[in-house]
Amino acid sequence: MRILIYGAGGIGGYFGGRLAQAGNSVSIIARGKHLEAIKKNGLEVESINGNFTITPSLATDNLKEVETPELIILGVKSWQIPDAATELKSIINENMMLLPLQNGASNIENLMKVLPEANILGGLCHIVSFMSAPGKITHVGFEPKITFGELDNSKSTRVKKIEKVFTEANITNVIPDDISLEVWKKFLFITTISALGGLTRVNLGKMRESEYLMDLMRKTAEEIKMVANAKGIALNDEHIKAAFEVINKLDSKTTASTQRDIMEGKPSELDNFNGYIVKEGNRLGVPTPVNQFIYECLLPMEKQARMLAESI
Ligand SMILES: NC(=O)C1=CN([C@@H]2O[C@H](COP(=O)(O)OP(=O)(O)OC[C@H]3O[C@@H](n4cnc5c(N)ncnc54)[C@H](OP(=O)(O)O)[C@@H]3O)[C@@H](O)[C@H]2O)C=CC1
Ligand SMILES: CC(C)(CO)C(=O)C(=O)O
Repeated sequence: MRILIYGAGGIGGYFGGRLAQAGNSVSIIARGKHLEAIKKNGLEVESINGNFTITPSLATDNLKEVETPELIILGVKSWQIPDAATELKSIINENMMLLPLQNGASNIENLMKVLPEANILGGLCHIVSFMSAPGKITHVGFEPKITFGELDNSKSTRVKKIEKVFTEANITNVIPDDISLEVWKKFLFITTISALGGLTRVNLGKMRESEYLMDLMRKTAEEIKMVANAKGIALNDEHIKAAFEVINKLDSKTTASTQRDIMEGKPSELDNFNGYIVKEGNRLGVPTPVNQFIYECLLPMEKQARMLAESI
């Protein structure tokens, strides 16, 4: 399959690497030193499942150079989606499939503001990976898995085609009965731990030691469930319980990627996580005081990080 990886960091780089390794024609949109390194030495993937290096069909920062892809996998951060979508508008055609793998519950609606709904699939992924050096992606945790599907949950020919491509690339993948619910389940889990982790600046093990912080997390999750329900998403107490089973089991050294961005003073996904819950709560008349407290405490730092990033 002709695949474009738009944003080849932790997730885009890993899954793009696996898809290229399996013989797909993979083009990569990257930039800066990362792009230079990929052009020079290929994309190196260091993984607990085995290391490998691939040479992409093309690595570029210029979308116009890319041969029309059949599948575009979005590997950018959720707050980078509007810009990516605006750029992709110039190449989209009716046969292209666009698969967002970001954390966040607003990615699909943000894509739909710019691109035709017919091109867009729903998706998410499980993996712990990051760019460890220009041209190099390191995968340190979780069996990498992509969950994806049509927005109407139909088992269409095109999703079956992607399923075959992922399976042949040894990527564990699932087409669920309800993709929106799966996106919200992951969102519930990640939003419950990420920003509070950024605020407390300690790993999950340290947060778990505090009954007060565990209670805050439960309240965060409860508010997310209420907002989801007001939007017609059937998140329920069993999903919260399942999220906390994961939270309780994860290695004590765990920090979420958004938490690390906050702690490193980088622009983060705060707006798309707790910020989105606050915004949607206000719109739908659902109180979200705990998410708002966490969001408002981190917002000044987020604004500072964005100003700094823009000035570089
Ligand atoms: N990393 C992980 O373990 C997991 C992450 N996720 C989610 O996946 C999403 C992506 O995260 P992650 O992979 O960690 O993020 P990264 O920052 O590692 O990767 C994003 C990449 O996209 C690049 N990019 C963004 N815009 C452009 C552009 N216009 N042109 C070229 N390159 C661009 C970035 O470059 P630059 O650095 O120059 O901006 C960066 O290399 C997030 O929503 C995250 O929450 C989900 C599961 C696990
Ligand atoms: C917690 C984790 C690694 C799970 O996939 C994640 O999604 C993130 O750090 O953003």
